Amino acid sequence: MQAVHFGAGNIGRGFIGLLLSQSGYHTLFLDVNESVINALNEHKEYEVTLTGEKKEVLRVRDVSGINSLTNAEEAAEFLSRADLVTAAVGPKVLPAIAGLLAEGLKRRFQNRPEPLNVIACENMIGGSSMLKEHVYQHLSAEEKRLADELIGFPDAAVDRIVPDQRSGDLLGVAVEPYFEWVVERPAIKGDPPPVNGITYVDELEPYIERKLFTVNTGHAVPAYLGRYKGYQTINEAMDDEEIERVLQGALEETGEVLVQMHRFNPSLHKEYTQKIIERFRNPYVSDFVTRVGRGPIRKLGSNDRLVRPASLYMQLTGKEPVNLATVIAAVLLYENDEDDEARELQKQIDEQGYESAFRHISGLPENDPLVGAVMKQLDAMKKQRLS
Ligand SMILES: NC(=O)C1=CN([C@@H]2O[C@H](COP(=O)(O)OP(=O)(O)OC[C@H]3O[C@@H](n4cnc5c(N)ncnc54)[C@H](O)[C@@H]3O)[C@@H](O)[C@H]2O)C=CC1
Ligand SMILES: O=P(O)(O)OC[C@H]1O[C@](O)(CO)[C@@H](O)[C@@H]1O
Repeated sequence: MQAVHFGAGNIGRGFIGLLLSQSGYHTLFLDVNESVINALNEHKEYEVTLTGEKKEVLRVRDVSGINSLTNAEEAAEFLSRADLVTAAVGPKVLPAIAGLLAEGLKRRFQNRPEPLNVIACENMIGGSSMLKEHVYQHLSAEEKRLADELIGFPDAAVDRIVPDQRSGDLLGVAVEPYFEWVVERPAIKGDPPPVNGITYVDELEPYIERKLFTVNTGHAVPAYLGRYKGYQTINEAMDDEEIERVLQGALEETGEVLVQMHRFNPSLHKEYTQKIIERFRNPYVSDFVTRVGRGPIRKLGSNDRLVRPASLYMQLTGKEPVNLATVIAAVLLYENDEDDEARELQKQIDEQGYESAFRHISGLPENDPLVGAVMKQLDAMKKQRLS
């Protein structure tokens, strides 16, 4: 079986590539990082280390790579013959891979008109659906008809913390042992891809919302408040009692939303939350606060990990989400010259002020009560900074 995976980064190599290899796929990675592609082709294998008190080293064999920027022709050929296509490139990069994927599908319709599934494994709601929209922009009416018939774009939720890699090994990845990969079954074309470790479900929404609004909302707390308080790493931030309090509070707020919306058992949800907080404390996967906080504009989006649960909390409970509002305020104070979105965020704040920039980025209307709740926390934090 041949899988083609876009993005030979942390999740690509440390999670998706590992599971594909363990399920008997040859995995071809498509990436724009020439050094990583060369290393994949030279070694044809790499190591994934499951970190913890006891380390376990797993070998991922039978891999290769193509630079999709400089060798698009060959990449399209492989895509046209693949048994499964996956991606983990980041939400903002999905539009950039759509043209090449569309070219692969066009060739497939000519040469091998069989079902194929394309799974985007990103921290977002509706990643594969968004990729599909971009791919369809490159297809004719007849090609869209064929794609509707043959190509599935099932949405997915992926959970495994794979931090910045500091070993110096270009291919080896250290990851936490825990993982969850949930894929929506109804959108699959043909048989579900036989990947050990995928859980197929009929309805994805509860899983992706639970993951995004617990793991990602939660991780955002030590990232943004950690940066605000001058910490470098998630572990340092997790040792701060005030940050710990906001984290617990923020996950109680998202927990109320999730339990009401998806009827999760409240005590089981509490257990799930506490396990996640323990994962953030894992010293072996502690990351830089700037990596977990990367892309603050995307993270202030209306459907993302902070604004959506905070808005739902206000709608469903009528209460102010004090803790989520505090984290959103910390995002508005987030500065990092090495992050394009952080620079753009501060530019918009300089030009328009905090309130207007926040409304503009989040898409919230002028009189939305969440805007007021965030501004209240922001004022308090600015005063605290001055004192
Ligand atoms: N790191 C983590 O713990 C987790 C990350 N995710 C999600 O997985 C996705 C990837 O994240 P990471 O692996 O951490 O990022 P990463 O930055 O390590 O990997 C992204 C890879 O995509 C490649 N890339 C960029 N543009 C490309 C293009 N046009 N064509 C092909 N490849 C391209 C980059 O060169 C890089 O190798 C993101 O959506 C992230 O939210 C999800 C769960 C956990
Ligand atoms: O990839 P995003 O959306 O920027 O989120 C960042 C973080 O999300 C996590 O997957 C979980 O919090 C981290 O491991 C990762 O660095």
